Order: sequence, then structure tokens, then C-alpha cells
Amino acid sequence: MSRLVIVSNRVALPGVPSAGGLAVALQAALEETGGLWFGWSGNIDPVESGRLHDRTEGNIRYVTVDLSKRDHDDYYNGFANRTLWPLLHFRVDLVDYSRETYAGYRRVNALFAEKLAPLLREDDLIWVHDYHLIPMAKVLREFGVRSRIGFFLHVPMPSSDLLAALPQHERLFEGLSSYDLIGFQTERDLERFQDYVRLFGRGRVIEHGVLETKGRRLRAGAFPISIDTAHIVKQAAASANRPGVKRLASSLSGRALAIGVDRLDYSKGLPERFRAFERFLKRHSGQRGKLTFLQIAPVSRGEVAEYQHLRHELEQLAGHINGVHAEPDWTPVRYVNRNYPHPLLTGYYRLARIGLVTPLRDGMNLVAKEFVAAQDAEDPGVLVLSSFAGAARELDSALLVNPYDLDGVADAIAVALAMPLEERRERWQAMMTLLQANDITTWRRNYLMALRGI
Ligand SMILES: O=P(O)(O)OC[C@H]1O[C@H](O[C@H]2O[C@H](CO)[C@@H](O)[C@H](O)[C@H]2O)[C@H](O)[C@@H](O)[C@@H]1O
Ligand SMILES: O=c1ccn([C@@H]2O[C@H](COP(=O)(O)OP(=O)(O)O)[C@@H](O)[C@H]2O)c(=O)[nH]1
Repeated sequence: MSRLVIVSNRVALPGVPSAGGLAVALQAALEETGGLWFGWSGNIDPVESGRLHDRTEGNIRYVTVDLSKRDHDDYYNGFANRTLWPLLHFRVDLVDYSRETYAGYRRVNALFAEKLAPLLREDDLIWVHDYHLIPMAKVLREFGVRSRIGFFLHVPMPSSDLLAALPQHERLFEGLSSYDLIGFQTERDLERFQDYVRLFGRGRVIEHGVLETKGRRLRAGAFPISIDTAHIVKQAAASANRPGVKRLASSLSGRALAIGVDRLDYSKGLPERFRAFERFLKRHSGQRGKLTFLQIAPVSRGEVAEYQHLRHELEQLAGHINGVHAEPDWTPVRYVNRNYPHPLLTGYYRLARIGLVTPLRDGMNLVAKEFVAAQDAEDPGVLVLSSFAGAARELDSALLVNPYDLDGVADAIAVALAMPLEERRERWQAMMTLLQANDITTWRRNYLMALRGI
């Protein structure tokens, strides 16, 4: 059986908490199959990049690389998260491109390939993840790696005209032709990628999911990532006795809970969500005081200016809403910049009557799926979900909203709060059936079967 080699920027090192769906999903996938996980160590080396760390826990070998401050700034804070992240989330207005950071991005990809290549075996299945590592396969081929290499994009693939706004986009995206298989979260992402290859990539679509570019044939498909459904169901059922869950439950004083859980990221639409919640308080004054909104938002990419601005905006908004609407015995918005362990989060989801997942654009959003899986089948909560999250393609029994329509989100909150038990059960069961059919194992198996089949 071929060894699975996962390559990603973020690595879920044992005992090191990190918010983010990629790490959560890949950890669950690798626990099933075992293998090698290669990526950034999370450490900044004061002198230079390249120091390796090698540890094995159970059936997973973790090999990670330290980066110098300059490399981390150029590759991660710079090109990955100030250029590619906004571009891939349809925010060309926020794209900050420089040749220096692009050179750093390519430099770090070359370093990762140089460190990884000696660890590889001929029959490995190499699975590269996400926008940080687009050039990886091309560089590995230059190191003589002939194994099958697949790529998975965890974030949206935007319209090709947006991609074409990126300087040197041809050079960057031509690197995708060195992969044998490219995976996307949704069919829409796949279609937009095919449009790009046809319109700007000087390639052609032979048939849906089969492309030819630079004289090379590659396959592409939609593989919606998911969660370890059975594990979350079990975890949630046992969560009621967790001290943290009991404390939250008693602190609500009988009020219903609406919960949001997101990295502090402008793609998550948190300012719009806060404003929509205030609209709810104004438009549905009869329900005032009956609902408390808890937003958990661990800081993310804190060195990037746009993320710092967002944090200040949310602090102002939360303070404003509470200042205007709170009562001595009721604080409408609870806002927490902290990262909570998964088991505790699961218990919080289960307590909530409403899950508020309203990103402006999101590749998938695993929180939406986790919220559903964590519910009590006898008394499930209601998911209010942005139509612009990848998860909306599957979870269409949620109350789907346009996150830019603040009145619409406000009214959806009111509908969710008043929704009869029977309807809540029907909606929840439809989504739960899907999550049981498409869980993290299905995602991994479907992708790797497609990669092996090439
Ligand atoms: O690694 P960070 O910079 O801390 O960011 C955390 C992760 O954010 C993004 O997650 C994406 O992948 C999820 C799983 O497929 C998906 O549900 C979500 O919609 C995406 O935003 C990013 O793409 C990852 O690389 C980061 O690790
Ligand atoms: O305090 C937190 C906040 C988030 N998460 C996890 O981080 C992931 C977020 O993934 P999602 O796909 O929703 O968004 P991303 O952060 O990857 O863009 C989910 O598994 C959450 O349970 C966590 O463990 N602790």
C-alpha cells in the first residue's frame, strides 16, 4: 500500500492547538491511514530557514521546517495572506502584491521541496494542500520526483477575470499543470478553474474534469471536505457534564444562545454579522432579551494589517451594541478572542439554539458541519448559513442567507428563534443524513481513489 505524504503549510502538531479547518480535517484523515505530514513547524528562526524537526506520534510522522522572519513575512504574511487569500476570496480591493513577497513565496516553496524530496519513496502518494503551495509539484518534479502528486484547494476558486488581475498569474497557475489531480471544494470552484484554463491558461477542457495545458493532461474534481461526523456526535453527547459547558449553560439564565465560531478573518463577515444581530434587536423587539449572541473569534494572522483593522472594528462594534442594548442582567453580545479545544466547542454548539455561520466567502466552513453534527436529535438547533460558504451546497436545509443582507440575516435569526420543534428536527435530520454519508473518511477516500486511478 502506497504511503500517504501530506504537504501543507499548517501542520496539526500534537499538543499544539490551532484553529483552522485544514489542520483539523487532515489530522483526522491521517489518523485513519497513517503517513508522513510535512509542513511549516510554526517556529520563526532568528537566523535562517531550514531547520528540520522530525517526530512520530502513533502512525503519523511529522517533519516540519522552521522559517526565518524574512521568509515567513514574504511567504506567509505576504504573498499567501496579503495577496492570494484576498484574491481567492473575491476581495481584489484588498490584494497587496509585490515582486519581493512573490519571490519569497517561490523561495519557500523551493526550500520545502528541497527538504521533502530526500524523504520521498517512489510509490508515495503525495497530497499537497492549499494556496500556500501551488508551485510545489513543479519544483518536486525538478528534483526528480515521479510519484503521483495531487493538489487540493481549500479556499474558493474565484472567477477567472479576478485571477487574471494578479500580476504573473500565468506563471503561478501554470504550476498547477505539474499535478496529476487537482481537487476543489465545490463544482462551482471546478467550473471556474476550467474557465480560467480555457480563457487565460492557454489550455483546453477535453471533457468535464479532464484538462490539457502546456501539453500535459491533468484531472480535476470537486471533493467537498467534511468532518469526523461520528466522533463529533459522540463527543457532543458526552459534553453536557464538561465544566465549561455547564458554566456557559448556567450563565445564560434561561435565555437562548446564538453562537458564532470563526478565526478572526475578514472573509468570515463578522462585522456584518454583528450589525445584523443589532438589526435583529431593533426589528424584533418582542424577542429582545430572549437571545444572547456568543462570538468566539481566535486571533488569526495577527501581523497582517487587514486583520488588525478588523479586530479594532469588532471591538468597537461589540462595545457599541452592548452599550446601546444591554440591560444590567443581560449582555447581548459576548465576544471572545480565544481558541477553544474542539471537545468544548462541541458542547457549546449543542447548547445553542442558533448557529450563525455567515461568511462573505468561504471555501467550505467546517464549523457549519460541526454545529449540525453536535446537535441533540430530540431538540436540535437551527443553522443560519451564508449561501457563499461551500458548505451551503450540501447543507441546503439550513436557513440560507445573503450575509450582505443585514435585514435578511436579522429576520432569519428571528425565524430560527421561533422555529417549531418539528421543523427544526426535519431540517436537522436532512443535513445529518448528508454528514453521515459524506464525512472526512469519504472525502479522503474519494480523493485518494481518484489520484490512484490516474
Ligand atoms: O493556517 P492559518 O493561516 O491559521 O489559517 C487556518 C486555515 O484557514 C483556511 O481554511 C480553509 O480550509 C478549511 C478546510 O478545508 C475550509 O473549511 C475553510 O473554508 C477554508 O478557509 C486555509 O485555507 C487553511 O490553509 C488554513 O490552515
Ligand atoms: O476556538 C476555536 C475556533 C475554531 N476551531 C476549529 O477551527 C476550524 C475552523 O475551520 P473552518 O473550516 O470553519 O474555517 P477556517 O478557519 O479553516 O477558515 C473548525 O474545525 C473549528 O472547530 C477550534 O478548534 N477552536
